[in-house]
Amino acid sequence: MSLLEVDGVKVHFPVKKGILFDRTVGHVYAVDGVSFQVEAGQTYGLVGESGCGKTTLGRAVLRLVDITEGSVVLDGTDLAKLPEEEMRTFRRRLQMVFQDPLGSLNPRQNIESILSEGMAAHGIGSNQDERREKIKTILAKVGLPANSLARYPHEFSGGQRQRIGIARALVLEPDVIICDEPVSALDVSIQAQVINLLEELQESLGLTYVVIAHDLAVVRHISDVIGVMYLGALVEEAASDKLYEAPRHPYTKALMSAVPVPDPEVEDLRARILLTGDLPSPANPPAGCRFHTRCPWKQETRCATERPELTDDGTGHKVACHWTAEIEAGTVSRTGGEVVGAVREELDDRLPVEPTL
Ligand SMILES: Nc1ncnc2c1ncn2[C@@H]1O[C@H](COP(=O)(O)OP(=O)(O)OP(=O)(O)O)[C@@H](O)[C@H]1O
Repeated sequence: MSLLEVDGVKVHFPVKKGILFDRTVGHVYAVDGVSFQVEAGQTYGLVGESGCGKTTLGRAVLRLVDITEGSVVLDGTDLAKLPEEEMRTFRRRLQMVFQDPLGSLNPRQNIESILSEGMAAHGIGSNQDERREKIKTILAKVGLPANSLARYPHEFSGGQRQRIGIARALVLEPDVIICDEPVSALDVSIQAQVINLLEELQESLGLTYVVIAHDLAVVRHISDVIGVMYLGALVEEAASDKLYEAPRHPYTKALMSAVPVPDPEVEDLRARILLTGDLPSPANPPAGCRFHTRCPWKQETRCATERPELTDDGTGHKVACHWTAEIEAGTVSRTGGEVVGAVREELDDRLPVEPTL
């Protein structure tokens, strides 16, 4: 049994209309049947474009949004079914680190007050002196000076504020931390420091992470397994290195090719070739394969009507696509339609993966 098991989770938000907002006229299918497992001490990376449902899925794991269907099992207990009273204990074991450290820290509270609030609520430390001592230890672990206690969030840099956000999670002694875009608000030079810190803390404290990001490059190093999400569902899942070196789903290949290279011309071409069209609305997702409206491999009838399952190739590499296996086996060939030969050659030279469009 894995420490965290997410099984068939759906989060559908009702769309309300009418003067009293009492009429449900549809649903936003933000998360629509997601399953994954995270082993104790490991990191699961969740990647996808903005709006694909990553944050909602993270919030569903913490039960901060209602789960429409499915289960979230932490250490053998199904959180989706737990009465609110009992959920309190589990809330401490599951913590979240947010994207925007400033927005998630109360500007009027000093660091001691911010960090001790949750501790007091969960009965950690019998008095403030005890809590202060523990906070000092944690501050040292996240690389902040002890004199930070009496200071306020605005007195710190972005990277330091993210360290405070991490410390706020750590003082509660969690088992699992969900890091939602933990570095995307930070300068590139600071991003690596925060990722390294998360890795060090994982090693020394035995933490388990779910790291949510729109950028595959950010989660590549820290993750053991990566799941790629598109419009509320996983389209591919594999060990981090495998996914990065040999992505199988056309959407993952497109995400990979969006990893920046210092040539604006190539980047522009990639964007146009590999991901055409906008992300459809999760309130009105396409029938069949949700990616078919933007997919260079699509075949109208099957892809537009039949939803592909996330299928294991026998090595733990899972992909949800009707054609990947056939294309890889050479029994089906697909051309990219808009892919111009010359551009492909250029991309082949520069991409870390060969686009087999
Ligand atoms: N409370 C809500 N009510 C209705 N729709 C919602 C609610 N929360 C999120 N959504 C919608 O669900 C979809 C998924 O949103 P979500 O924030 O989970 O995506 P995301 O991948 O995390 O994107 P981002 O990186 O921009 O946060 C979006 O279309 C969003 O507008």
